[in-house]
Amino acid sequence: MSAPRSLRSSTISPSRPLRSPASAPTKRPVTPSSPVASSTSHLRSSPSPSTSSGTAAAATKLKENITVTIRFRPLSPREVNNGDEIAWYADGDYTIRNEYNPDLCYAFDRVFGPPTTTRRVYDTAAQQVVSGAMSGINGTVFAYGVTSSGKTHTMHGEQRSPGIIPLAVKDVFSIIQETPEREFLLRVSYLEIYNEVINDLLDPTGQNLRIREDSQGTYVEGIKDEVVLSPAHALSLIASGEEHRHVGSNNVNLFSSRSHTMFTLTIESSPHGKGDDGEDVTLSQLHLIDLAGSESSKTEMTGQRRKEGSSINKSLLTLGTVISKLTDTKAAHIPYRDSKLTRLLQSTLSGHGLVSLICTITPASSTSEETHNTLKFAQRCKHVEIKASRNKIMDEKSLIKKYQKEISCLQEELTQLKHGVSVSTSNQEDLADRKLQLKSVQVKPQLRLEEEEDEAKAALMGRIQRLTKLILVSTKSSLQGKASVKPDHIWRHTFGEEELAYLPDRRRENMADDNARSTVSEHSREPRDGGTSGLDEMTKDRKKNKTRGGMLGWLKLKKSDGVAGTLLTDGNQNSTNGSASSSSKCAQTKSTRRDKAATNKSFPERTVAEDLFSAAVGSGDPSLIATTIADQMDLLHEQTKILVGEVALRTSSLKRLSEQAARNPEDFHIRDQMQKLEDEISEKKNQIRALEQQMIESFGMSHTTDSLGMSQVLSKLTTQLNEKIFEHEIKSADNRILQEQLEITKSEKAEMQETIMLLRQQLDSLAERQSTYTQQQNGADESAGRNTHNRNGDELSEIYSGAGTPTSVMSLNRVFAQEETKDIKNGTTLNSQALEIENLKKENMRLIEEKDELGKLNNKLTEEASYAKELASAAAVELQNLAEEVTRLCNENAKLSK
Ligand SMILES: Nc1ncnc2c1ncn2[C@@H]1O[C@H](COP(=O)(O)OP(=O)(O)OP(=O)(O)O)[C@@H](O)[C@H]1O
Repeated sequence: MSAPRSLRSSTISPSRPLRSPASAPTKRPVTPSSPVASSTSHLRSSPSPSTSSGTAAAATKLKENITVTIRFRPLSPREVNNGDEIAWYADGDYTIRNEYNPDLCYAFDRVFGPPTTTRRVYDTAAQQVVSGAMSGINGTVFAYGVTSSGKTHTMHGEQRSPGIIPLAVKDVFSIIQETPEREFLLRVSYLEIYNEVINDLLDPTGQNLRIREDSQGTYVEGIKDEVVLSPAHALSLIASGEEHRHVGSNNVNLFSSRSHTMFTLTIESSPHGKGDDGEDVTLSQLHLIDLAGSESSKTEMTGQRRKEGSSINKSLLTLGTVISKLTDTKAAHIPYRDSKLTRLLQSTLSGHGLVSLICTITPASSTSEETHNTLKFAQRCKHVEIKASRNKIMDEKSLIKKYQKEISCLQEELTQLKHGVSVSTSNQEDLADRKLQLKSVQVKPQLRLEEEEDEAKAALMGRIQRLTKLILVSTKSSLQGKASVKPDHIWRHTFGEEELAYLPDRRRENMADDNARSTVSEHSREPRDGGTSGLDEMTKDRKKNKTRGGMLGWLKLKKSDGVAGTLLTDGNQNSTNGSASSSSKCAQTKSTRRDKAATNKSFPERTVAEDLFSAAVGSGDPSLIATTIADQMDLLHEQTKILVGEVALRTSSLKRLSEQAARNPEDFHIRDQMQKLEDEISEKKNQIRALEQQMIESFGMSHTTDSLGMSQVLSKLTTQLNEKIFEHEIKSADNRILQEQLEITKSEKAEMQETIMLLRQQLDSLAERQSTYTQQQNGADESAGRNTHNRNGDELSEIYSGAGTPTSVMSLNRVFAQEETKDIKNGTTLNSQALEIENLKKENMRLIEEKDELGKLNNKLTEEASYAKELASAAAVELQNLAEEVTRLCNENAKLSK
């Protein structure tokens, strides 16, 4: 291969007589020394993803120019009717010449005459950019030209003649298939620039998005970047995006694009089967751009169309200016920011990656001037230099690495979980925390822990399965030696010829043979080491599964389990079977759940998902079944999305055909095509309805199992709640009793205090009385002494006056006796009062002691009451928590039900 060299386009002298382009197909044979061969050789020198030497070669930046090709379209019926003549024609494969001015002639990397197929245009102008992107070099292919010159025809194509975009998508998946030593992650985004506003075509809510800039270049903030799993999936996304693109009619094109569109495929790849140690992770972007056509004064426009046209022209003018400045070594400032288009293309135009410009033109004399302008633009572009280099990305920025790491962590956890050993990864920590929490609340029965472990295993497997599905790997990778195949890389999503066959034009016929060979080899291969671990079993299952042809085969297997229905491997086949008997299949699933043995029989070829399903059935754990059904719902949803995309694809083809039919009412072939498309659309709509029905039925199942799982959790929680309520009631009753005791003691205490008061009063009054009495007694003693003395004196004087008489002696004796009795009486009273005082004092002491004891009892009761109160409030908090948990679960249940 010759060394890369830039081809400078230039006006050249005509070397041959004028010819009508339609009748003058290109004659010069393509030789290695031809400009296009040497010009594109640099693309071929870009690294093949499969060779390490390629990597080294790619590390050196290659200085080249944009590849510029010109594509003629035939004169349109309108132009023919208008009497248009041929103004420009392809003079050989590399030259374009003006019919009226033979000196006016331009050379490009390639010029395609009107009869050239898009497939050929793709092979020459786009294929190298696509394979470059697959090896980590950014690439851009864009179509430029006046309105109705054939840009959309070239980029999107039609049912019978797919454009660059579908061909590139197909090629990308073919390259993955042919690169077994690497694994890939693909994402697509699709946007339009309409009236200088960026809209997300994959997400109708993404309107007026902003362009941002980081160290990697410019990007659109918030755009939907969807991971794609198959060509059909990617194409369905494009087709549904096309439905949102702004299209309108003008006098020259019934379906004129009113916006620029940019379809971006983000490709990440890493060595296959190397686990975490692979440094060789690449990320590149392939932009496929269909520009809106520049509109001249001849294009009739009014109102909205005029506004759109001026916006289109302005951005194309800015593109032209940017290109001019890029080729002008003296230019200090490049006005990328003057339009959204140039801003988005900044990194592309400033030379970071491969660029292929396809200029579409019409030979018609009525647009000769516009065509000339296009050629001048193309010539300027040819002078723009690019430096293609292979992007390598840091591990942490790579989504594929992130997924790979997560998958291997999850697999490790799963293995550890199976062996009952705890590992210190975040998820395992969560699990351990959960277990500890549960254990701390109460010691659970072994059964419950086992159930939780099963749940954790199923959750891990579900996550692994979902992540694995996203990483694409060739079916050929399984042909590698046993030793090189790690179990954790065997589950990667693979796809086969079925998906690649989606597109009508099948170039890579040898792929089918390769796939068939790989399938046969897999069948004949011995089990790896006869191990019986779960991973090994899954590996075997996976190997068997591959005979069904990758992801779509996997989806078909799901169909056989009656939950997932149709599959869209080939846009036209296979789909009816699934939709026809959805309900019976669903019934089959239900019976499957009842009978595990029957399940195993009805799944001779098992899948990871089906293992999950069976595991769930086997364990009888509704939450596991619910997880699996959620996966199945995902799949049904995915299939529906693909079908919707296919309907959109066919609807847009139908639109274009109807336009052609309007121009060529006699063309029965077009009518046949339209009829066929209409049939296909209605068939696919039926399939969508069937899938929706299946989803409803699966949802019913999911709902039942979800509800079952939730109701089990709810009943567990309700039991716990009841236990707590009971505990709380007991504590409340204790509390009440303690309160009553406290009240009784309080009233006793009050009574006692009253008694004490009373006794004190009595004591006081007694003491008073005693002192009064003592005073009285003293006074009485004195007066009594005096009276007695007086009376005694009187009596004595009386007695003595009658002295000597016996009566007087007797009276005297009586007085003495009386006095003696009085003294005795007084003494007795005093003694009894002292005794009473003594007793009262004793009683007082006793009461004081009793009061102290009651005080102590009172304190004790108060303490107990406050403890009971604390217990009651703790129980109330627990109750509240439980009530919240129950509410949360009820809400979740309601959400799941919805
Ligand atoms: N190479 C071709 N062979 C046959 N028909 C073609 C070719 N190129 C374009 N056409 C037809 O010409 C018409 C206009 O093409 P198309 O819509 O692709 O133009 P466009 O450049 O995208 O226009 P606009 O900028 O207005 O969107 C279509 O009917 C298309 O089928």
